[in-house]
Amino acid sequence: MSTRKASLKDKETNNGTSRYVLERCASVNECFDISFKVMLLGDSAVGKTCVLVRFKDGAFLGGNFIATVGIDFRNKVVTVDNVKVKLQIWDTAGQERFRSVTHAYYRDAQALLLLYDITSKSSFDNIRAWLTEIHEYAQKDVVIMLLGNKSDMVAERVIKREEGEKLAKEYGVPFMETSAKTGVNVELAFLAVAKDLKHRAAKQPNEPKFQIHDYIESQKQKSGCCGGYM
Ligand SMILES: Nc1nc2c(ncn2[C@@H]2O[C@H](COP(=O)(O)OP(=O)(O)OP(=O)(O)O)[C@@H](O)[C@H]2O)c(=O)[nH]1
Repeated sequence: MSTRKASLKDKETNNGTSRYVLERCASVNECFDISFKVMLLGDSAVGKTCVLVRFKDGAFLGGNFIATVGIDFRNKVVTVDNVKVKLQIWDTAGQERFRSVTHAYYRDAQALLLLYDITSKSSFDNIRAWLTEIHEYAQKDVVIMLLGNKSDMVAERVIKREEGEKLAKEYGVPFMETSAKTGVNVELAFLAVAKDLKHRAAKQPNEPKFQIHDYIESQKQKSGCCGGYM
């Protein structure tokens, strides 16, 4: 069991002045200033667990597919603009029979990463049904991101990148193709969500809204043509 402690920490704010924030520690290695719940959703076998393991541990879970039973979570602390953001990431079971279990968790989530598999047409076709569920069960202002996973499986691809982009545009959500195997865009997806949530939480009334689409595009461009953010 983790012990929690709280300490006052001097932090530099954006305008250079100093303020005290309450830094909390879930464990010795896991201190944070602010915490958010993120859920991974999508059909069974699209790669939700693998994307989470890639982000958390930097590894790929190859080999035999073991479906998630019910729901599980892992924490990761990332630093956004000098603020330590803890993401509590819930990995849900994609199988239909666990749907009623996962519905109960929707309302607590501040962000949802919705995945399909670029080699599975049915997983892409089901995205609309997932979005209907999200609108039914999740908070109204939840951050949603669409991810087309397994982008490394070039020969088996059945869903074009443009199809993913079009669907995301229709629903007004950001989109990326990811690969849990190579790691492409996995960190960017979680960091973009963390930045958006942190900006919402710390936003001053006269401050402009964080533009998650622009941030993703700028990060993609940073790596140029061949660096992986595509
Ligand atoms: N090539 C490739 N294989 C992947 C990738 N992501 C996941 N896989 C494979 O796809 C299978 C399913 O991955 P999981 O992460 O267990 O899928 P899931 O969405 O969590 O499935 P449920 O727990 O049933 O909801 C596994 O055999 C993985 O090794 C990827 O990016 N590229």
